[in-house]
Amino acid sequence: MGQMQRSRNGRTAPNRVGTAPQQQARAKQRAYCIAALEDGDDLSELQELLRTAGVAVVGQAVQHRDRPHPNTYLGPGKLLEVKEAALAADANVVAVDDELSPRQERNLEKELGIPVVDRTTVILDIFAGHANTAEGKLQVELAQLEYNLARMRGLWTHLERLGGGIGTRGPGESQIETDRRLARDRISALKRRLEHVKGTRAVQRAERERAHLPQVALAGYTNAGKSTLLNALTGSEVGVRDRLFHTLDPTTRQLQIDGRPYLMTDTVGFIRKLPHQLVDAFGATLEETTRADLILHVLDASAPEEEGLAMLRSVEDTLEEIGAGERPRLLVLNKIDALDEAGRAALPHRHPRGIPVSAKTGEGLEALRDAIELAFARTLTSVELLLPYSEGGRLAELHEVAGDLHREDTAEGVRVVARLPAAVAERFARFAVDGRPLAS
Ligand SMILES: Nc1nc2c(ncn2[C@@H]2O[C@H](COP(=O)(O)OP(=O)(O)OP(=O)(O)O)[C@@H](O)[C@H]2O)c(=O)[nH]1
Ligand SMILES: [Mg+2]
Repeated sequence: MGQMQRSRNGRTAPNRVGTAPQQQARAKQRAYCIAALEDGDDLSELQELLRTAGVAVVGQAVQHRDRPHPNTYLGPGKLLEVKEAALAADANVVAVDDELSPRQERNLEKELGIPVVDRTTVILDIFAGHANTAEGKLQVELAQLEYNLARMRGLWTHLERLGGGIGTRGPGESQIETDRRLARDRISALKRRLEHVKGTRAVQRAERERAHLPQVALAGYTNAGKSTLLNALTGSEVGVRDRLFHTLDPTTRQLQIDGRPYLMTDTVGFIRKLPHQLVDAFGATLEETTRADLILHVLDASAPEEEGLAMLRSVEDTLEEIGAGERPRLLVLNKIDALDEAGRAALPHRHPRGIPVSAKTGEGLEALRDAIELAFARTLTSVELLLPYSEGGRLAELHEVAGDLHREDTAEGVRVVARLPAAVAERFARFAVDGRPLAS
């Protein structure tokens, strides 16, 4: 995992250069965490983010206030306290639980005398470390560039390498202007490449849609257990880990319920205060969610009630933001194996329509399968078809999409009674016994 590093000109970038273990231990970042919080909130999530980013937490300070101080994030008295405590704890970076304005960041660094990273930088750094595919890397780089450009920061070394050299700087341009111009050029190039990826993805989706398999997407807070659930339902082995933002790239697997195939997609998790640059940059990826016929919202039901509600709300808000707010959805209450009896008893009151499961032990998965089936059953149409023997290919196709179907060989052809997704029924309409699909 790349550590966040500040280079001489004060910018932040993941360190991907291998270092000797001892060196790494010495270079390890020790963060002092600060937050302006509303009552009830705490710093545990920022600490978890830092842990995931490979940064040690050596202390923390919280100031309860309605909103962060516009100039220095925390008030002047608290800042003095933080400065001393961070020094005493031998911290070499201060981590802030919010996205800072450029002004807040500058002032904080000046007041505290040590580098400051904000929540957005930490999240972007984790994404940069976890991106595996070409698309994921493009998306993260775009988000990082846009974030830094908006803050008039300098650029990363690789950009300087790309654009560096004699003659790249126009007459009279200052370094920052050159940097910004390079960043804009790079952003345009990244956007073009992502447009291309989006096109490819649209073609793949069109192919899947032609197959008319119902599409189910998993959505939820990071670490809720989406990938574990995909594995449990589809028997696949998508990577699972107890760290935040483990999954970045969408993965689609086939799921069978009662012999009927569905496609299930696992994708990037959400988090409170998700940097909007990431939401924008991951547009193509998130389309898998916005286009799904059904969304399974996976919630970690073992989290404390307040925290669970906050996670639930932030996922709903993000779904809204990406344009999936109106999609049909089921609420899946995961990790019930980690609840005691009282916790389990409380679930139906907290989430009356939630479906309790454990992706780990398999408990509740049958009921979840039934709920998925039921959600789609409403969209199915009953048909009675007569397929001539010459249409063997069509029959095979029907078997693929229809799950259980009733067939009978007659003199004229195969008589089939089945329940089909409306779009499929439409395609088979000319074989309908009475010339049109039956009403269900
Ligand atoms: N106790 C318990 N732990 C679970 C369950 N499901 C998942 N976990 C654990 O929760 C952690 C996160 O699981 P993932 O499946 O990676 O979660 P995710 O939602 O895909 O996370 P991201 O990809 O980071 O968004 C792992 O340590 C899992 O083993 C469950 O039903 N019970
Ligand atoms: Mg995952």
